[in-house]
Amino acid sequence: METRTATAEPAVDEPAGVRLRDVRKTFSRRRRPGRPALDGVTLDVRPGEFLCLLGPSGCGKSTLLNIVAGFTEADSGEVLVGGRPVTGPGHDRGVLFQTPNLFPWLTTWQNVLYGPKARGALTPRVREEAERLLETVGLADARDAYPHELSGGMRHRAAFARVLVNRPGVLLMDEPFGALDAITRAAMQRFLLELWQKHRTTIVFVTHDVEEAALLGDRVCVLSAPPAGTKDVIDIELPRPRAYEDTETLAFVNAKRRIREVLER
Ligand SMILES: Nc1ncnc2c1ncn2[C@@H]1O[C@H](COP(=O)(O)OP(=O)(O)OP(=O)(O)O)[C@@H](O)[C@H]1O
Repeated sequence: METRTATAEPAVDEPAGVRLRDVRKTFSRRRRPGRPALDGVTLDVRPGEFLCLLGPSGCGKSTLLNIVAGFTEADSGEVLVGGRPVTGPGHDRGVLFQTPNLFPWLTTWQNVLYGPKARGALTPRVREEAERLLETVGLADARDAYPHELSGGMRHRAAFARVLVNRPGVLLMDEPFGALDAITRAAMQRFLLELWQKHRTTIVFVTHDVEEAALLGDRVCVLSAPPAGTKDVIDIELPRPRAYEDTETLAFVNAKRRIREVLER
């Protein structure tokens, strides 16, 4: 079972807000402009907020996340993180994908320290922080293990530590638990909520699962069918802490219904 409790001190700098104004993107196909992927997305993510991005398959959720991450450039519109325009990737934004992108030739400890080392920022303070983070994610005993020696959930937790060591103001997560079995997935959702309750970083979380969005999000931004625009942003007023067991309650079922209504309209 992959459950761990977050115990360490905050590991992120001030949470950053994300401001998107009329963001547009069309990918070209064989040098010809294709169909727009994003058709004017406007959204504000508040500092410290847990925002879920939900929409039909292919509507442009990953494209939007990649634009905020700085991996993809928008054609037009405004993209600000912490008030600064995004001009490329940066360690102020931690990105977690469905497959944890650990280097297979490095141990857990080396993977966690890779970012600070690569940019010449490997100070004693960072090492201490990395130690604390390994405790937080429950991998202190797996410090010298290689990724192939870790379970799926452990790899995800190592990827968390690897990203959090950079003290990102925003965590960008693209269906991170989509490939996990149901039990590990529920454990990772619980782990993520505990981590977020403690560290209060801003999280933008892409999912196509209504239940996951209602369980995790302060708000759920529903994107329209391709090309994506912002269809609606729904407040999820369920009390926290939330747990998977709450998903059967009437309040939770109503929250899911509200999301579904927006998705289907
Ligand atoms: N690098 C790329 N080159 C060309 N087209 C792309 C590229 N990336 C995405 N697209 C297109 O942009 C559209 C949106 O894709 P995107 O992956 O952002 O959607 P999504 O909502 O994340 O989908 P899913 O839920 O299925 O993962 C799709 O039509 C896709 O084919």
